[in-house]
Amino acid sequence: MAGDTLRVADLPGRGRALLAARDILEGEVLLSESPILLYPSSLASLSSYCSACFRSLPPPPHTPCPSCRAAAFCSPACSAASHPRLLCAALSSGLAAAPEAHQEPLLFLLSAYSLQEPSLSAILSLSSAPQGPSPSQQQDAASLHAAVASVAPPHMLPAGFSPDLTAALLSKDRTNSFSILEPYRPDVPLELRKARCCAVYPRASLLNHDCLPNACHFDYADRPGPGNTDIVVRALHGITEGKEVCISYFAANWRYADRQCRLLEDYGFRCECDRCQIESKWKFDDDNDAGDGDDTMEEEHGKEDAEDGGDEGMEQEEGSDGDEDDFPHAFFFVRYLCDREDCYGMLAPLPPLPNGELSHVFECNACGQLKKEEDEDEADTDEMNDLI
Ligand SMILES: C[S@@+](CC[C@H](N)C(=O)[O-])C[C@H]1O[C@@H](n2cnc3c(N)ncnc32)[C@H](O)[C@@H]1O
Repeated sequence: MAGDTLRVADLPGRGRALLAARDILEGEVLLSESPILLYPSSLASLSSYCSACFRSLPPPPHTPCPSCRAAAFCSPACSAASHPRLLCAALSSGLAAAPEAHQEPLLFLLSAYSLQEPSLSAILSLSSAPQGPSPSQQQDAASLHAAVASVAPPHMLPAGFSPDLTAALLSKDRTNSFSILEPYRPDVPLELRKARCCAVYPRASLLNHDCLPNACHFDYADRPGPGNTDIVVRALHGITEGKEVCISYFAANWRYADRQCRLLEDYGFRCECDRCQIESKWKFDDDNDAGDGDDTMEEEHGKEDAEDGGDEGMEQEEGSDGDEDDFPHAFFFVRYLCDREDCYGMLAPLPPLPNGELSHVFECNACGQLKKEEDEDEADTDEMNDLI
């Protein structure tokens, strides 16, 4: 799978995982694939993004969907490609009147139930959170199933349509969907950036999480040409054959408690990565903890620990014993976290040249800035301390 770069393995306590099938160079493209499912993230996004390709719509007048007239397309080709048929039918028959809390999951369900085989089975083959749905999620699933039945014409519903199938689909959405964000704007901090659409990818959905990931994903939604909603996963640094390839499921600057909470609630696991093992011993300043996951970290160690990070710290992250007094991830943040205010994207090197020469230019997966490696080498201790 994934060309010659990745292979699937079952890892104890982690389910399926993608491992490096050979030594991988920093910046290498590990995975590039199209979604099996793409759906609008909100009803509001329908007026800003093409319902087929999800590029930003040009200024009006737009080409409305001739059936529902609620969705719009950016070109005759997208109009011909159209959008999910059950979603289209539901938009004509009262989806907008559904309770607000139901609208987003309904957009997912109506799009998923519009899929043909084998795409529907591919979604169902993805993992769900191991602990199963909570009682409130079960209740939500039952009322969402009734809502689908009320807004979708019965003759268009697939043969297997049932409360159990609806619950199963919802559980796949929670743990496997990627958000494709609205275009970057310097005045909108990352936590306020909304998704234009959500996507489920067959192989990228096998990537497990690590709070110090060795890969990150890009999308280029407004890029012209085909494949604008493809996901591209690139290595942050060299990865030796057999190592697991992991991404971070959210911005890497989240603090320990918020990461643990999100991973447990939404993904059903307690993260025991190297970084979490170290940070579980840190003390945090609770007065500044807004609890919304977007604070930068505060750590009880001082500047000295940050200075000790550097390359050595990175080596520790990759396998040596480590020491609870060390701050092995200082170097990671300086090198791989975008330094634009409020961005918090990941900086990955551009792919190596065909002759294997490594790039010294890093690209941010959130704001898109390109940054020369030399700039980062100038990062001084003050900059490190801003991060901790
Ligand atoms: C997007 S899927 C990743 C692929 C999944 N392991 C599988 O078997 O299909 C997310 C799920 O993988 C598992 N997972 C991801 N990262 C993990 C980690 N660091 N430790 C334990 N489980 C993890 C959790 O069950 C999570 O809900």
